[in-house]
Amino acid sequence: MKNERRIPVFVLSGFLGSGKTTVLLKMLEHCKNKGWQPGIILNELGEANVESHLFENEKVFELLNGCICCTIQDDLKETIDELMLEMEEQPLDILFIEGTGVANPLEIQEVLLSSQYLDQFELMSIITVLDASHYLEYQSIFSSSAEVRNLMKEQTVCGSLLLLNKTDLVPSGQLEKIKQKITKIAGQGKVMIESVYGQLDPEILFEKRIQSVFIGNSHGNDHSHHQHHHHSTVQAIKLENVPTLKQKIFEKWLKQLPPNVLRGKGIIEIEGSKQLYSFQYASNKVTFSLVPQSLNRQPVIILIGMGLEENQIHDHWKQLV
Ligand SMILES: Nc1nc2c(ncn2[C@@H]2O[C@H](COP(=O)(O)OP(=O)(O)OP(=O)(O)O)[C@@H](O)[C@H]2O)c(=O)[nH]1
Repeated sequence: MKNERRIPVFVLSGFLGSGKTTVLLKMLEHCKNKGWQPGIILNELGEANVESHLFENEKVFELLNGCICCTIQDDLKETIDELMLEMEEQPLDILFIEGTGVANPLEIQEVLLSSQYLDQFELMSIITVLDASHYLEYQSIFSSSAEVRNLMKEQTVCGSLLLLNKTDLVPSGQLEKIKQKITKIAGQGKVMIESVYGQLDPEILFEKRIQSVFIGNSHGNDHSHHQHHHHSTVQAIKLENVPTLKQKIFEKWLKQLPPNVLRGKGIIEIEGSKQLYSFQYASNKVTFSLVPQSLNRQPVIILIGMGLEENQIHDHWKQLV
């Protein structure tokens, strides 16, 4: 990969909490083994990247508080331009772009395939990570909104590789039904691979699956050629001034949040420990991990969901603190 003129780009797409960052970390591990210098563009909802400690020593460019959607395409271009400038000093071998859980990967594809970047970057694959444990729920008209269903459809259809992740959380016998549903949405012939914590042969992840097609120059500000969905009801709420928390009580508190809170993450102090912890709340599961002592930051909690009512969240928050 090192001697190719264009920088190979892999886009990671997928709904909130499906496992994009987990897969990205696996891909970065592979880059390290191969001696490739990666660049990473991270798009986060919620004004704060609470996962920066996962990318220590990596070249990360952050796009905060967005969904790489039409409104943020200009920001993405700006970030790519900044990255290209830095590449003159420190060349990159490969670029990863992780969209937010509510990004439509087509928007990212459009930017990369525009004449501005086509001779610099080679879009290799859009890897769409799907949460097997929630796929049926998110596609059900009874338990999900049209917005979520449409967004997941877009992500599924646009993916050049579908990674059916979190299969460990799916009761045996249900997996076939989930795969059939996905195939119905994605169409026959799409490559779909099962995974648990993104563990699979890296060769599958790194395969080139997109033939670059020049999209043209004019669309920079012209969005008329395909429908855009503004994921307006998706919100991120940031809770600051977080006191030291009791782990069990916090965990219970997260699980009692209104059901439209689909994702939570952040950095907290846990009673009885002097170190900071990162927490992840996804698929109704909560996990904690110690963050490096070098991370010097204030505790913060980010909650993401559809149509969140700030008052309701703040009332719930008051019950905890
Ligand atoms: N049980 C289980 N948990 C997983 C698996 N893959 C990832 N996770 C966990 O799910 C949580 C969310 O994973 P992430 O990789 O952060 O998901 P993401 O898609 O980047 O999430 P967003 O930040 O919302 O976009 C973390 O706690 C992961 O450790 C899996 O295959 N099985």
